[in-house]
Amino acid sequence: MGCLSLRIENHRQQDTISMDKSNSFLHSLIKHFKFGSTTERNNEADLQRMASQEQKIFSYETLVSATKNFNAVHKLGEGGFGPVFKGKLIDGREVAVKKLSHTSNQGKKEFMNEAKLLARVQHKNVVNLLGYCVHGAEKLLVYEYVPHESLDKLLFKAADKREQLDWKRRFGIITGVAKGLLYLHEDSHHCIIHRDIKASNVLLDDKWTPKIADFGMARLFPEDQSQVNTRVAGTNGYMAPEYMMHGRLSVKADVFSYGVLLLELITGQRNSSFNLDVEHHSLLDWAYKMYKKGRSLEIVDSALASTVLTEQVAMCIQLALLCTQGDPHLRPTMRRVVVMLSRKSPQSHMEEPTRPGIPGSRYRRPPGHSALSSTVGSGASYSRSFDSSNNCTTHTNTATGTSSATAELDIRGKRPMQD
Ligand SMILES: Nc1ncnc2c1ncn2[C@@H]1O[C@H](COP(=O)(O)OP(=O)(O)OP(=O)(O)O)[C@@H](O)[C@H]1O
Repeated sequence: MGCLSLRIENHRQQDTISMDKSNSFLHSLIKHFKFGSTTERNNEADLQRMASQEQKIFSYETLVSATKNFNAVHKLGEGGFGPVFKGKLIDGREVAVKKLSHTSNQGKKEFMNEAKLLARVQHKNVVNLLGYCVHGAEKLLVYEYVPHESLDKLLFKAADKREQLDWKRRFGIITGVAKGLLYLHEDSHHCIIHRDIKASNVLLDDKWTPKIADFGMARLFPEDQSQVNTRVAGTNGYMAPEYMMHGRLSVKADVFSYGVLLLELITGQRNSSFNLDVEHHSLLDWAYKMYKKGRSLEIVDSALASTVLTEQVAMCIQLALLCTQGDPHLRPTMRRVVVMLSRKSPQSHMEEPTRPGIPGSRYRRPPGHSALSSTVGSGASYSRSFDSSNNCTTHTNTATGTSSATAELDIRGKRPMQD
């Protein structure tokens, strides 16, 4: 391995370790991941680039002391990687420390993925990665602490908590996430597809500015392709149908998830556990039917009653329905979303949405309802059933008779990354 130009955080000696140690850190990190194949050697090259991009390395002792030995009192939550702890560095900075769980092989891959990707991005609406730590079997990522934590913690809680998110703040979140995604898709060095946009992956700072977080599933996208076939990874309830059923990944998969998030922000309802209306399978279905009846404003969260701007919210509902169209070609790009959100007269020149696609659901159907038929894209009809014996979802294209089984779900309805 060649010489690495690491900038160690020299004014904060206690928080970081010396240049020699960081070089040996990288050697041991690379050794740990046993890079051997071409892909792995590419990973090594990525790692060197990442190191030269001035990311910082924290000593384990620093993080132990910052989190009071990863005390349960400081636990912020637990995601696919393992637990996340709040910590305070001796210079006073507050951090969130993500600790990779020992048992997760999947997690190691995602850990490297998140570290490499975040090292390349910098945007007001993307969370700031401060550094990394590898200590024996322990692997940790260190982020800026984002004071209001994740959107789901406010949005899906009691009305008094939700009220903190008035319409102005929600609209700020809607536009901020759109700008963050536009940056990832079009304006950063590479096209990055996040693949796991959802309320728990949007953090809110002290000014309620949204920051897109959790890049464990994200994927760099080849510049010369608009779509690649890939194994499915993401969270059910947010995944675009063409991606979930056939692994067809494009930036439009993020647009779909963004549309689901938008409807969740407007209604205060979680799509994956939608049960407000027995007649409708999902939040999207309900929103579309109300829209078609000219009653779309009735889906707006009651906690927004006194703050909502009706023209703006009506435009956002139409936009959410466009983003969640079954056919990815009918969904707008994030650039177009940002343009539509910035218009003075909101609903001018907006396309008319057709029925939205059906995102994955993590819930098993009751007996007698084991298959759900839906129309996706240009007329192909699919049935989806949940196979409880192997925790696997099977998708059948009823036109061609082909079927595909996709990966196991974890308890949060999440599919791990497999390639
Ligand atoms: N930088 C941060 N600042 C403040 N809170 C954070 C930060 N990062 C994570 N958290 C909190 O920790 C929780 C767990 O985060 P993590 O990203 O690991 O998982 P998740 O998004 O909840 O789930 P999953 O991994 O399944 O997507 C989040 O819900 C959030 O509340």
